[in-house]
Amino acid sequence: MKIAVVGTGYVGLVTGTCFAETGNQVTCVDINAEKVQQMQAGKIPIYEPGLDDLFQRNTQEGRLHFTTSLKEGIDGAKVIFLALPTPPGADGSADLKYILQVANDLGPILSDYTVIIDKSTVPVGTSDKVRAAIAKNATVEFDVVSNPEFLREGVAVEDFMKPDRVVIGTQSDRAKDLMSRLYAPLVRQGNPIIFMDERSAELTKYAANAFLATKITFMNEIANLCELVGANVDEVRKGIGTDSRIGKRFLFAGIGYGGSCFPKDVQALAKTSAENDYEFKILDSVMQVNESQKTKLIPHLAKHFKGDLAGKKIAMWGLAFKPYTDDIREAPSLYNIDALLELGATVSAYDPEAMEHVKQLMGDKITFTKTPYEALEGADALLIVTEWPQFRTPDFDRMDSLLKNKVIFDGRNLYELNQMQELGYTYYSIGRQTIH
Ligand SMILES: NC(=O)c1ccc[n+]([C@@H]2O[C@H](COP(=O)([O-])OP(=O)(O)OC[C@H]3O[C@@H](n4cnc5c(N)ncnc54)[C@H](O)[C@@H]3O)[C@@H](O)[C@H]2O)c1
Ligand SMILES: O=c1ccn([C@@H]2O[C@H](COP(=O)(O)OP(=O)(O)O[C@H]3O[C@H](CO)[C@@H](O)[C@H](O)[C@H]3O)[C@@H](O)[C@H]2O)c(=O)[nH]1
Repeated sequence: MKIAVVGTGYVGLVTGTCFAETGNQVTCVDINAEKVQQMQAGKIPIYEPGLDDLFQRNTQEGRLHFTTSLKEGIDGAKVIFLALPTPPGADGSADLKYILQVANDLGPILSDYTVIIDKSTVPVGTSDKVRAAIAKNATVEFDVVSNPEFLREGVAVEDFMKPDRVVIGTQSDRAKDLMSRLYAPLVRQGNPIIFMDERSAELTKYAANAFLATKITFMNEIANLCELVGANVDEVRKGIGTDSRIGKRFLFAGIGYGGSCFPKDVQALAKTSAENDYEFKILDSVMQVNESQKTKLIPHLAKHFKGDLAGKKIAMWGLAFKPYTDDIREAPSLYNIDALLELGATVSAYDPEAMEHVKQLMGDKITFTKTPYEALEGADALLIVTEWPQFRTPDFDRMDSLLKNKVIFDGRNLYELNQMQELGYTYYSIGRQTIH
């Protein structure tokens, strides 16, 4: 099938590449000329494990193409995916300007029946707006389908190629048939395609993200309580996660959720609720708790250094909002850096993938090192923000020789308490007792 994908961020690039891998002819369209040139030259603009191999194979075998021209990109396409940004507007609602602009542009250039698919995360009612924008100038029949994307950064290829489910919102049999054929190779494991109406599909995406953000936030609050009552959140997690009604995943307490999706989607769902005169109280709490959770370790740091962080050098391990990505959107690291600099500390940071992005954002406000150990040289303490696997089993002897003080503030609970006790560290973590 001939497919167009408009927007080549995480979602667009993964969608385009994976559908090329399943044998389709895909053209990706982006207004960013530099990015398109880079992709035409065989360079992938994002770090995503496993994607580069697929990208290279499919470009070299002639199934994956790139252009800045919408008209050229959609030529002959039976389906057009819109994988465009929906950033928060000034009032917290999702800004639809990118989607509606492309919908307006599509109307006059559609030349045959086409299915236009909202792959972006969009508020309830967007498919109607997209339909109306296209219909203003369209001369052919078309359908607009809501097909939200559930991939996680870092495991995006696996999530896309073997989805738990595919949600498709449409009431058109013609569109259903095309979508079923397109997704057939990806749902062979027996995972379902779930058809529903457009509005339910749009809301399903927000409900999934808000539920997961709530699950994490609930555990963060349990962790905060654990610290006060002398319990251990990791034990509590195992204790409840083994109940299949609760499930083991997304129960890890830490220094808050970040990324390009949870923060903006929880906010947008709260906004949708408010616009419909419904006060979604849980969401307000989730946002509030997450806000303070992100810098939860800073007061411990300040207290440890007797209220005076001025001139203290803090080593930071991890900048990306989570491992296996270079994405720093809404990353807790950024909030911690701001808080530390505000208190007069200096920061030397290491991250295997995300340093370049933080450098672009912060310039020389902090220093970046080539290895995690270099960041520790002469540091007064280590703050762990992202759980990259290489931080899990470090060379503690080497760390001892580099750190000025044996103090670790661990926002991701990487180490066992008894291990830290034996090694003689002062060790602060999340939802567990502090080791002195
Ligand atoms: N990042 C994720 O993990 C993820 C997962 C599921 C859903 N989503 C949702 O998918 C959507 C896209 O997210 P993303 O992270 O891929 O976005 P992104 O910001 O990384 O990329 C968007 C791309 O669209 C391009 N673009 C903007 N206007 C354009 C236009 N008029 N024509 C062509 N291209 C244009 C930009 O240049 C950019 O390359 C959002 O709604 C997001 O909430 C994201
Ligand atoms: O037990 C957990 C699990 C995650 N997180 C944090 O939650 C955030 C989000 O993590 P994750 O969901 O793995 O990453 P994303 O790539 O942002 O993926 C989410 O957002 C995407 C965009 O909407 C959706 O497609 C995915 O299904 C949804 O998981 C990160 O800051 C994690 O550190 C925790 O603190 N504890």
